[in-house]
Amino acid sequence: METHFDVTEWQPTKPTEPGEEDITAELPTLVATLNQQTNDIYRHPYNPNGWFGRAETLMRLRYPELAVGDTHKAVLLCQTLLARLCDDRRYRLGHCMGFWMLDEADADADAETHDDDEDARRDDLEQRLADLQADAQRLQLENLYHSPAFEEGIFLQRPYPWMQARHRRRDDALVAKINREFEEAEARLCRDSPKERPAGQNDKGRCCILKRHAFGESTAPDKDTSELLGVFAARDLAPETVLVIDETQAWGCIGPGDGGSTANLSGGTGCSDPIHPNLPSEDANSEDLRWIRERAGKYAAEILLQCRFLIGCIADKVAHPLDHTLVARLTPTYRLEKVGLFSLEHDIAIPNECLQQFGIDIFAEGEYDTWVLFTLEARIDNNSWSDPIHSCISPLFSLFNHSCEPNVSWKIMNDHTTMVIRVTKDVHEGEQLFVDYDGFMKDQPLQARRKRMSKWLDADCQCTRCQREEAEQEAAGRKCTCGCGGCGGDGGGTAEWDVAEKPVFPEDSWKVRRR
Ligand SMILES: C[S@@+](CC[C@H](N)C(=O)[O-])C[C@H]1O[C@@H](n2cnc3c(N)ncnc32)[C@H](O)[C@@H]1O
Repeated sequence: METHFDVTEWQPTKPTEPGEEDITAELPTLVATLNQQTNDIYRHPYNPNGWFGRAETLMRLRYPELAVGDTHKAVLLCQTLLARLCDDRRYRLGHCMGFWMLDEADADADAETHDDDEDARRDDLEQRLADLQADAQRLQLENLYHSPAFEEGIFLQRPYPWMQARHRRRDDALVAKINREFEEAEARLCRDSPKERPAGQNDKGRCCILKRHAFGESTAPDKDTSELLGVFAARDLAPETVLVIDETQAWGCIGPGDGGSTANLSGGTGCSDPIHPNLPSEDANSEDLRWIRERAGKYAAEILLQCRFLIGCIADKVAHPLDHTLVARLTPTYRLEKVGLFSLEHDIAIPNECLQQFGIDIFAEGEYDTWVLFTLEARIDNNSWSDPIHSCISPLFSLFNHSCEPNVSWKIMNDHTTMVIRVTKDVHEGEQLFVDYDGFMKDQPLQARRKRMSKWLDADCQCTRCQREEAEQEAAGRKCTCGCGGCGGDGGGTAEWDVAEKPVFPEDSWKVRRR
């Protein structure tokens, strides 16, 4: 799509189903068709046929979420074109539906001299558009499962093979920029919060530094550890030292909605704090996002968070949303087995309407294509923190790795968006600074912690505590036999009668909900 890609890089997002057709032989043709259709869309973005054609190819290539995204655009275009045609019969559609023409002659003609042929052509066009709309909606439903309130489909978060090389890695310039942000945040702390960082503390030099190879450099040729970043102590640090106060512009909240309503459309109660989803400082006319809160109900926090990222990219006029420094710094986790749900309304319709509200032409501006929205979402998913009513990305906090015996704590301030990050133990220069991603798990055994951490990690937690406990269990000969990898032979408690291999039902493989 964005770049031509090698078929060996193809990773479908549709979970494999029993009896699925093998499309390996067809792949080169499908990829070539996809590239051709994308070029056609760039040339004629308002032609719904183009979007529908590409949706069919994306479905064959097993990208259900992207097929739904393209059918959504085909339907929107059909609806707009049909509405205009029905509204005023003097309008004619130009080449590939790319422009409108007003038939002045028809405007002057009286009813008797009206051109019957022209009427027939119009009826034919209307019928073709209505048929196309119905076909697009049918294809959409083939990729979705119905829920009571909105339509959902299943998919696996994956890196898309056409993503440009610069969007797959964080280059040294970005790492240097984030290091400057740490320095600026520390300087701000000294200047604005003398209680947290008493005068003279900064004379000792900065506290944190972002580095590559956070868990060590691997010698394995197929393993690039340089992409694993982590925050390290730049000098000796005493307990209670505040490292940074991390402020953000990217957050979401489930209340209040239109008219200040805090009642939640989907059953819960919205947040009573008046700051969300619009801060009083925000221009209520141009940035009114309360409609998102009304539409998304209890899911609004995550959707608003994603929309704020998109709005930030538009406001900062970046060439591509994945270039934005707030987006580019976030690393996703593509867990092999984690099947999630995507929603037509929440992941496609609302973000696209938000883009339109902020002036993006969602048909012509390819850098905001559906795959970009899903790529952004994968990054946000892996880096946001949330409570039942808020969801937020703290730009510096998102660089800290997890440990089950952390040396740093984090606390959210009353505005729900600012985070205080503080050292909790004596730390020596050069040591990595770790936070705890889930404080509720600290008293749990290795197995339970690993299970929980799999939300963020695509392999076992590499922290010192997990490694120590694993080694202790192995030394005691209590090796895990249940397959969980971490129970030490007793945590899973697999009963003797329960050792037979269990059947895997489709519903079991779908049980991991994304939201
Ligand atoms: C919030 S980010 C932290 C910064 C990240 N290391 C980076 O390079 O941007 C979370 C990701 O860091 C990695 N990570 C964090 N803690 C880890 C741990 N204890 N063991 C292994 N990987 C960890 C995982 O890849 C995880 O998805």
